[in-house]
Amino acid sequence: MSDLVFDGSVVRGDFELALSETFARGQVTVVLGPNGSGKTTLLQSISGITALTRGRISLGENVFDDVERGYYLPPEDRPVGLVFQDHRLFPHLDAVDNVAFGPRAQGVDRAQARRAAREWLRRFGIESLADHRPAQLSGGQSQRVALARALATTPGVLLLDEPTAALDVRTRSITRTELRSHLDQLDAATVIVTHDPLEAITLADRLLVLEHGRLTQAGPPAEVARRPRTDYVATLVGLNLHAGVLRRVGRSTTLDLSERGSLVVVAPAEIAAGHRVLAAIRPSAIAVHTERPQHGSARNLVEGSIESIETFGDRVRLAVDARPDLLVDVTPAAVAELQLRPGSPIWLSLKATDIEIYPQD
Ligand SMILES: Nc1ncnc2c1ncn2[C@@H]1O[C@H](COP(=O)(O)OP(=O)(O)OP(=O)(O)O)[C@@H](O)[C@H]1O
Repeated sequence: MSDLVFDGSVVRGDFELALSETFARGQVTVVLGPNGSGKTTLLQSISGITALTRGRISLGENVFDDVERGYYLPPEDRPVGLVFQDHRLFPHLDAVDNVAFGPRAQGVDRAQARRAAREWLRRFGIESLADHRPAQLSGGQSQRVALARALATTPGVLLLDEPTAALDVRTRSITRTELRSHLDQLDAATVIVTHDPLEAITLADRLLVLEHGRLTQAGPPAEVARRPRTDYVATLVGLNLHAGVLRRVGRSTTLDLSERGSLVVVAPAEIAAGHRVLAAIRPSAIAVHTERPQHGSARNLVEGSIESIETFGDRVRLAVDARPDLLVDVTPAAVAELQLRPGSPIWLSLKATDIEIYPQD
């Protein structure tokens, strides 16, 4: 088995997906992005449902698509396992025959294909459902059959489109954990697309963020979550993100946000003054005061007013109109005690050490 290399573009009307990426064998790459960012287009071009407009896709020596050379391998000849969001099992076949379908199409005889299919069902803990038809399966069961069917052809590439989106919330988290352990044992290059950040973080070895058909961020999930590069990622992971220029005056370092104010920060020594940097701030690191605090060690004090108040689980998130604008997490008790309302004037304090500074490019 080899790495999957995608280097090309797909044009659909006004939209263009352009990407140059290697999807490593044995690794799970999750592609995360908002609606219409090109995630499905990517899966379709790898599987062969959609042809590239320019460039090349290959799995080691096996070329899937090469526009310049006029070469295009049809979907059925690509060693690709595909699991659709809605599973798309063959309704008239039972679970065993659904799983045996791929090996049969590859020329394996019926008895042997069915034996192998039963073994896959056993691995997924659903051997007892072998003679059930799709209509008799729950969402989680049908997801396992779909995965077994995709893996039964021992593909070099496994593609999963929103693998847990069709499941109810409880089944979803169990299925994710299970899915992760199956994927761990796989030697294929796995590509999963989702717009669910939790799914991305649970399943990914590597995360790619697509926005408007372009890659905007890539890296291990923890790194992407800690150091978002775009507003989309920052919002997903619930962080404040500000871009500005680093200034060093004497012993003090500030982040100049031009008309959006400035913040006192602590920046790594290797980032020189004048560099464009990003600042990520956890909403829970910001303290709220109804009057200007007289004491305290926080180097940043910002005056503003509450724009909106929303409840998130056991926290309350305030959107504060200030220089700069900030999202702040407080407890419901603090909202009551400080009598916080939309429109209330407010002071925010923030330690320089609670601002994560990293280069913009
Ligand atoms: N068959 C098509 N013909 C023309 N344009 C298309 C076609 N399919 C998709 N598009 C356009 O391509 C762009 C990318 O769509 P795509 O489905 O790849 O995005 P996505 O990231 O998967 O979105 P979602 O999260 O909503 O599924 C969209 O602007 C869409 O309108």
